[in-house]
Amino acid sequence: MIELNNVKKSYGSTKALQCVSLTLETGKIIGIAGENGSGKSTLLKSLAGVSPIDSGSILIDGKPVSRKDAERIAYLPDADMFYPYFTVGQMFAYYRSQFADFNEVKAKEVLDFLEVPLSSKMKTLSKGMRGRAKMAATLGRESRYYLMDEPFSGLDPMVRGDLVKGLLRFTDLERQTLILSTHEIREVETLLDELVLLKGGNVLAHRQLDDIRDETGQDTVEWMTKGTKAGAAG
Ligand SMILES: Nc1ncnc2c1ncn2[C@@H]1O[C@H](COP(=O)(O)OP(=O)(O)OP(=O)(O)O)[C@@H](O)[C@H]1O
Repeated sequence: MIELNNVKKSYGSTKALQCVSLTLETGKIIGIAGENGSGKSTLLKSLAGVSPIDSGSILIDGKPVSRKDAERIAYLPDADMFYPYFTVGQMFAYYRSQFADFNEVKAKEVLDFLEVPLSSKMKTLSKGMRGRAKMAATLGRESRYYLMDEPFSGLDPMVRGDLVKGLLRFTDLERQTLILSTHEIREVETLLDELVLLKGGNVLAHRQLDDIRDETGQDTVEWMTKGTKAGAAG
């Protein structure tokens, strides 16, 4: 379980997270949505322990998050963080050297499923193929938590569809939790159990997808759009 209590994080005078309190249960697929600049990436970086918070607390399975948590949380950043001249195989070797939980057999299985050759160089891959390779590396880790920042960004709907299938096939929700930020809510709403909607560094709403449909009679995108405009999603 992930628990955030009164989490604040600023960059200079910009308040990226104003006062965030959230409880995220394990075994769920959770979407983080919100307008540009609403704090999605900052929230994921804080959860992954790669960006320290200013105040408040983040507990993962009861333990405060720190930089060391890169070892227990599989974080897929928005930006490319690989040497461009690496092949996919070399990227996997790098993962193996960095993360004790990296299961290369599983990573290769995901790569095969997503139809990316192991010998291809990262810099020569298209954005979509690079996105698949990065996802294979992330899902290759046997972590309890996968945090993915905009894994579908800039990809065409066919590629998005393949990645969604990969996520479902290679995440074991008996023991793992998947948290992903996205602008492409329509493509992933069938995948999500819960949605956290951010605005201006605050949590505007945190709802089960089923409740949104049943209680409001709206689809998720409609609910989000109205909620963001009104400042409080109902
Ligand atoms: N390293 C940084 N230095 C200064 N300001 C930053 C930095 N990172 C983020 N910010 C600011 O913090 C706020 C939240 O940014 P963040 O990237 O978390 O939002 P986001 O919801 O992920 O946005 P997007 O959808 O555009 O990716 C924004 O105002 C952004 O400009």
